[in-house]
Amino acid sequence: MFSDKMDQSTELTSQTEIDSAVVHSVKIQETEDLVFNEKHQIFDIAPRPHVELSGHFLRSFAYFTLKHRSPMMLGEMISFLHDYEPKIMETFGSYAHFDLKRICWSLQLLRDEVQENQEFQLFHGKAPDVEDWNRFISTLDEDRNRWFSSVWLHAECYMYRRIWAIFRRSDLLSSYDYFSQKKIDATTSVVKLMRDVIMGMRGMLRSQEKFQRMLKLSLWSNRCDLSINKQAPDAQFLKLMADYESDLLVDQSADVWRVLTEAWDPVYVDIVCDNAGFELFSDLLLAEYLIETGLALKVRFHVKAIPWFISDVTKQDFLWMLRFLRSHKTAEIAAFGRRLRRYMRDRSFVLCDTCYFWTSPHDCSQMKKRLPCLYVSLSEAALVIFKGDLNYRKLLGDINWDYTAPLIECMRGFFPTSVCALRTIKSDIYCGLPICTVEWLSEDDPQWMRTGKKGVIQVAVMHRLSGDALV
Ligand SMILES: O=P(O)(O)OC[C@H]1O[C@](O)(CO)[C@@H](O)[C@@H]1O
Repeated sequence: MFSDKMDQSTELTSQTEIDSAVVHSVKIQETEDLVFNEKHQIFDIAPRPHVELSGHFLRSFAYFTLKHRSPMMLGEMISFLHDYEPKIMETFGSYAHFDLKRICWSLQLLRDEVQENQEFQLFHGKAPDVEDWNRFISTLDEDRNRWFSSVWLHAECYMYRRIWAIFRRSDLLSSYDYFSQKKIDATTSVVKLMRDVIMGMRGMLRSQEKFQRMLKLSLWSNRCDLSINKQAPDAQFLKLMADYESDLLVDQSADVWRVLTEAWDPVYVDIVCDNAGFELFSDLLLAEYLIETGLALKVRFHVKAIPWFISDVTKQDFLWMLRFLRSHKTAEIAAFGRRLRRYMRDRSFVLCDTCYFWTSPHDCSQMKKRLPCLYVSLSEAALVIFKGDLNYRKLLGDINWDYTAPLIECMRGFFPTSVCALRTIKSDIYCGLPICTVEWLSEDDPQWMRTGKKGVIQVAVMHRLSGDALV
């Protein structure tokens, strides 16, 4: 009895001790954060109107990303490489062990750089984009060349470019796509859903309603990426699409239909791809529909030149997906894959040449100056579809626009042709929304813009006077 009481009181004491230790360490962390914020001029405010997003603003997703998400992603990468080492050594030989050791160490240093808000460093080596990146970094003002003080888009792109640089320095793993296994797993886990979607969408005739349905499939597939929403799409995705309608904040899909049906021949549609896996699958399905119904003569796909934001499609992923589909044991998937091969062979589908603009720090308003040939090439299309959140930020230049400002205005001169954005919202940057939308959504859930639940289909229409490309 006596010892029971003693046990209880010891337990209580130790629990109280634990509690106070926790409170103490939280306080230390808070103090450290305050000192850090003061030193690096991080203000406890939301992003100011009309300025670029950045880690300067404590009440922003940019700050949250740089403070928590980016270091966590780098940490997860290190653990993944540790766990996956035996498999990597199987493929690249046992010496890969030493490369991996150095890589993990460099990733750890990169993580420290972010957490300490160090200055951006120049790149070395002979990669085709080194000069452009270095010119960009060297011309940044002193108050814009660190992780938390730079434009958020620059800092995030810089991080993925640095990761690539770390691997490129390796002897054995210089061409290894460190995200590929995640992308493959994400694809193979949705095979059943892919079959259901093929069956549900197959043979859809040319009509405005069916086209809008296809466009929405492509939109909602953007909910799944591997950096924010790691969950696989719902098995009932097709059925649930009717419910998703209430999450669609802007629906200009009827205008997109008009752009295509009123376009001059030959009609090209360009898709600036976002994520591999279910999203790429849905984009291929949309592209097939465009070709089969004669809405387009050609669909051209733009992909990333290097592993990017974990799940973005690279050339390797695109070709892997085509092989995966056509060699699948499920008859419907294999048949879809064979149709895609036919489109690739007769050039109805074109995988565009590797282009480093999409993985550069530049936003789209600078394309005409930086890469005029890409701008001219886009202008040959009747429509270019930008998929996803990151591409949307690239269109808007990461500027905190009034959320009702028209898309065309926010693109600041980038207007090679009609531009359509299919974006599920995963960050605090918007345009073209109906009045009161943001206030009304934030009242219910202040974090709504980080979830990818809400979506927009927006289009800036170019009225061409003739079939000639206007540049
Ligand atoms: O795949 P998407 O739609 O571009 O979105 C993912 C990305 O969105 C962002 O959260 C915000 O743009 C990135 O940080 C993130 O990795």
